[in-house]
Amino acid sequence: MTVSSNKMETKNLNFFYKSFQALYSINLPIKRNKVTALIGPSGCGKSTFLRTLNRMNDVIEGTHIEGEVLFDGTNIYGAGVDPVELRRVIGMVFQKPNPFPLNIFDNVAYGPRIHGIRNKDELMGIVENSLKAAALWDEVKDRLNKPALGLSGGQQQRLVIARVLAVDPEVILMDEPASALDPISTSKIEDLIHQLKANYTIAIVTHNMQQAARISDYTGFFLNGEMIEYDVTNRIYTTPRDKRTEDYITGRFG
Ligand SMILES: Nc1ncnc2c1ncn2[C@@H]1O[C@H](COP(=O)(O)OP(=O)(O)OP(=O)(O)O)[C@@H](O)[C@H]1O
Repeated sequence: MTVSSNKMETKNLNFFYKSFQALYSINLPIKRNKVTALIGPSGCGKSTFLRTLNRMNDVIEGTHIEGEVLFDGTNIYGAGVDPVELRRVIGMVFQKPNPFPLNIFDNVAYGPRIHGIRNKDELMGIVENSLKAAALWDEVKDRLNKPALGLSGGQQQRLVIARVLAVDPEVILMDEPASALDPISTSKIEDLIHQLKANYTIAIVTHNMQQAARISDYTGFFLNGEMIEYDVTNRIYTTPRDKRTEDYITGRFG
């Protein structure tokens, strides 16, 4: 059996907040072990789209979708899919770092404990590996019992990424993960994203086009709820096919 290069894929995806349609017939692949960037002006539907990929919009009253979101070929909106388990496999990182008001260790151990892991050594192994994978271990290994909220913003964001990694996801969705951070922390997150794609599939919303160009393999350009163009990132930035993409990436609007 050949494994599809699409880890995820949306098919004719429409999305509604009550009667307001926020997404129009989106067909977008999320390639396995690649970084896919979603770009476009404010309000074009990037975050809404990202949240459809792990059913995060389900919790907003009055929303509904049409079409399909495939994960390894299975529709995540189909009968029998458990949204809680789905959000473990397809984890999410938000714009503002949101560690729990717990110590560093307990933040990372939180998910594994919920999934029933109680053995101290096993938890320690998971915490260490997750913090290493999130490029934070060296900075925090001597203060795992200190409050997570005492970390810098950039460290908090890497801690949140470690928390996501601790439950062994396959896809990581990131909604402007570096936009609240200083340039040095931003560059650490970008380096981290680059490392993570060896083991995970990543989709990222960003306002920062230089960032999208630096870190992504594929880019989808959104405008007014439609996906105007999708291609390998280099092509989007050098020879876009649609005039609207060109106008956006050359800074004519947005
Ligand atoms: N909870 C909500 N209820 C109703 N409408 C919403 C809700 N969230 C978003 N919208 C609307 O859906 C559209 C798309 O919003 P979305 O946040 O997905 O865009 P975006 O491209 O991520 O914008 P930004 O870059 O500013 O975050 C906008 O018109 C927005 O006002």
